[in-house]
Amino acid sequence: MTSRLPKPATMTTRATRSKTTTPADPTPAMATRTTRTAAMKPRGPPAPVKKTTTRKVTQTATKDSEGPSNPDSTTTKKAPAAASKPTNGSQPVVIPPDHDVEPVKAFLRIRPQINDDTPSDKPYLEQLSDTSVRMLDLAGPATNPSRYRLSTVPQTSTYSFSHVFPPATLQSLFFTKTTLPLVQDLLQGQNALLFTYGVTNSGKTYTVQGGSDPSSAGILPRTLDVIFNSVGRLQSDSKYGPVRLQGVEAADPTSDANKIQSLAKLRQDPMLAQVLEDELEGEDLDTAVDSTVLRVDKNYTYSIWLSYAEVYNEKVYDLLADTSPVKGGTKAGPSTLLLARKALTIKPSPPSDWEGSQNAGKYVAGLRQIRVHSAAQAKEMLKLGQLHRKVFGTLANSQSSRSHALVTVKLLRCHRGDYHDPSNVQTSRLTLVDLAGSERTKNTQTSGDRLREAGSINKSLMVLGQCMEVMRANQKRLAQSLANAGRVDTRDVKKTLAVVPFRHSKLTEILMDYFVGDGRVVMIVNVNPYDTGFDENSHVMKFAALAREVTTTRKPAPPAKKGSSAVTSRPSEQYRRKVTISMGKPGRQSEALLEVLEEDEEAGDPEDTDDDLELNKAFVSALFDEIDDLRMQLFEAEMRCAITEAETREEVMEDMEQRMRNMEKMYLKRITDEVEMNERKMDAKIDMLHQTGLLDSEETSEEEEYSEKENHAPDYMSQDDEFEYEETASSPLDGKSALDRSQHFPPSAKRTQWKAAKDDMDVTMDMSLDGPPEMDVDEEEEDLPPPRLVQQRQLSRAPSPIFEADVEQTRASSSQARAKGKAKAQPAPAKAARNTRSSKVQDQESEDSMSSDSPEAQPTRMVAAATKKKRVLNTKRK
Ligand SMILES: Nc1ncnc2c1ncn2[C@@H]1O[C@H](COP(=O)(O)OP(=O)(O)OP(=O)(O)O)[C@@H](O)[C@H]1O
Repeated sequence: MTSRLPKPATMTTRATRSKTTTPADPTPAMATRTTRTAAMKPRGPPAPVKKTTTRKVTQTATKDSEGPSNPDSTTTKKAPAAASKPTNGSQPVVIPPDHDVEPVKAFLRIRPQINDDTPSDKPYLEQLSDTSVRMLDLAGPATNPSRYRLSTVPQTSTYSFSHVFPPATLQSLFFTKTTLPLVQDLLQGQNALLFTYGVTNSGKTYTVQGGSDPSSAGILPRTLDVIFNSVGRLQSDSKYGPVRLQGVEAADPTSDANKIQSLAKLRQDPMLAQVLEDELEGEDLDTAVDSTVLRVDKNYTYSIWLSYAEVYNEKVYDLLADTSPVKGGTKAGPSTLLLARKALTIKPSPPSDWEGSQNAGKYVAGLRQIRVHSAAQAKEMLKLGQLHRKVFGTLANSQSSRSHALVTVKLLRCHRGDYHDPSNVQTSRLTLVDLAGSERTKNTQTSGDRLREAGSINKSLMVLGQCMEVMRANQKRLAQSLANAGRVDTRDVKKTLAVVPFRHSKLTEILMDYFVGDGRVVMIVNVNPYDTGFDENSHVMKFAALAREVTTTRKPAPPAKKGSSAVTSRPSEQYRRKVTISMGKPGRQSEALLEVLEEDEEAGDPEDTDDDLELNKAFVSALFDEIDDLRMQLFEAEMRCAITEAETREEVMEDMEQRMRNMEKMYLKRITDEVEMNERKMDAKIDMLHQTGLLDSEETSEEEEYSEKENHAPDYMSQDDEFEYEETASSPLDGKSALDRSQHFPPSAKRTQWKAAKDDMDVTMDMSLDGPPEMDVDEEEEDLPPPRLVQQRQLSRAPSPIFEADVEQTRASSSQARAKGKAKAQPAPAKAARNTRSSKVQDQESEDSMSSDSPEAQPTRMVAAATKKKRVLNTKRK
């Protein structure tokens, strides 16, 4: 009965009723009833959910994400009041729609201490509030100090969750708080995922499937109850069924998928009955354990489909597939059981299925999706699947689930007005996952097959964690770019986001569409505080904190497109794997030889052939487009490089040319300076010779004689003389008048003195080039020309003091030469001998003459010094 109250659209009224309970579940199970105004009643197809531009702030590990406005928190606070108002009858419940973008919800469930537990004095988990717990390692540093030196796990940590359920929490309450909103989503055409996470023996399977008692039924049977309670008579006899992830095709009620193997059939098999007897004992599948009814849109008709898959050792199996026991006649002997099952492949959903939706997911090809008409039938299917799970994967370790079990409930709803149009059929899914225990290999002390199991489990859980981590980082970056809108282009940021490694494990591949924004995600963390695995539980807590920082998007499932119903079978590559496992309870164990048929990834399921081909074509053409695009980018990059190189070369060339021009200018100036200076030097020499009076007539005749001799290049002339000769012949005086030439060349008798004087002048000029001589220059004069120019100017104006000394000295020498000139010229050998006197002797003489203090010796001393210096310079030059 639904009562309509005149209340604001945003308000809901909540009423509860009690239900008969069993002793094992002392607190009454609840059926919640909520009425809403007519304005809130959904009519016709649901309007597409608006995308909000606001993003929720991501959560930190120790910060509670639920504010007072959070509907979940509100529900939590009102729970006791609701339980105190029992009502009769099952009434529709409307759960207020939540935000379309929200973080993954993480609920913590603390397992109670039970008899099987290894006794531990105190639990290491303490509940602080409805949303937070503290973990304290009781065996702290005092017991094992080295552990805390090496471990990254702190001794005490506080963790927060969307809600914390204490050990005494009833299954019914737990279901209402965690799963019921997801069932509501399913009925309204949205997708949802719930998974349990925790170490072995922490209560995951108990949470999902429940205990043996009906009142302790888990969230899975309760979900089925609520769905069928809510749909009621609105179930359709539609001829359409689900295919792949969210496609729809014409379903044949007599198809293989619907010819299901029943428990009754299994029971008829004596060998299986022997093994499974205990498992089938005391089951009452017909009784509904949860009578909650949710509001559904009555303009639609509904059909419910069930699939049950298992991920074991990184292979996906259909737990609802027919198993074919082969009895007798096998080499295995009469006590063995030969069962066959086939590993399934995961394929990308074809575009035709997710057209209109942003995200393409993946589906398990060949996984049976079986139409169920009642909760009892659905539960029987699940029981069958659980038996298969035990037989094939986990009876080897009967205490622990070594595989991930995924139950998917699909709801197809079709509007009554357009009953026969498959494009109007909407598909929504709810997947409940019971993950395998997250314990570490070192703690399980497993080997062989068990070690492989543990490796596969850890790999898939690790990849799940990595996916969460990457998604969180990507979402943070996107949120930042949105905050900086205007400065940063969000499209550019999207291109740089990291790839989420969903493909690295089968589990994440199957679930990826939920994480990329196709529905709400709820995580249930199970913890056993009496367990010894403190470290493992710490990791579980951290994982939950990480998951809560990831956001997902809820949106309505798009109308399905009609899938291809053409079936063309195609042979697939298969190979067999035989496994021997022991089954049964301790004391009653039996061996079973299992044979598993596995299919190669390339071999497609017949039903997907056409779509796969279409997908492949699209994919290949997309790849070609990308190659073209990349080629174009490469060409552009090469062109840019070539242009840059040409520009750089041109710049370098211009720079070099400029430098060369500068150097040319510099050297030209230097040469001009040199020529000018040489001219001045010559002028100074001529002046000097004029002053010394060496340019008289008799000397002229001697000079002529000398020049004649020189022209004949005398044999006895020393190298030095030759040098001087050449130097004179190429002097700037070439082309001067004979008189000038005669002035320039002294008589042979005075040649030595003249040469000394010339050397001295050269030295003087060299000195003038080397540095400024001591001259009377006003240093305070402004804008002084360079010292060298000053010196040159002065040289050109007046003979320097050194020149004057030279003149004096030359004069003295010439007078001596004149005196000697009267005598005969010295014989050639004597002259040669004189010329070849050792430089040491000459130096000695020079020093001797220099040591004399007489004024007459002064010019001689200077000439000697100049000669010595010239000789040194010549030596250096050589
Ligand atoms: N909330 C609970 N109340 C009572 N008993 C519980 C509860 N949770 C778990 N148990 C019991 O604890 C035991 C271990 O639970 P369960 O098998 O669900 O653990 P698990 O985490 O699924 O282990 P595994 O990963 O190895 O399958 C079971 O006997 C179960 O009945």
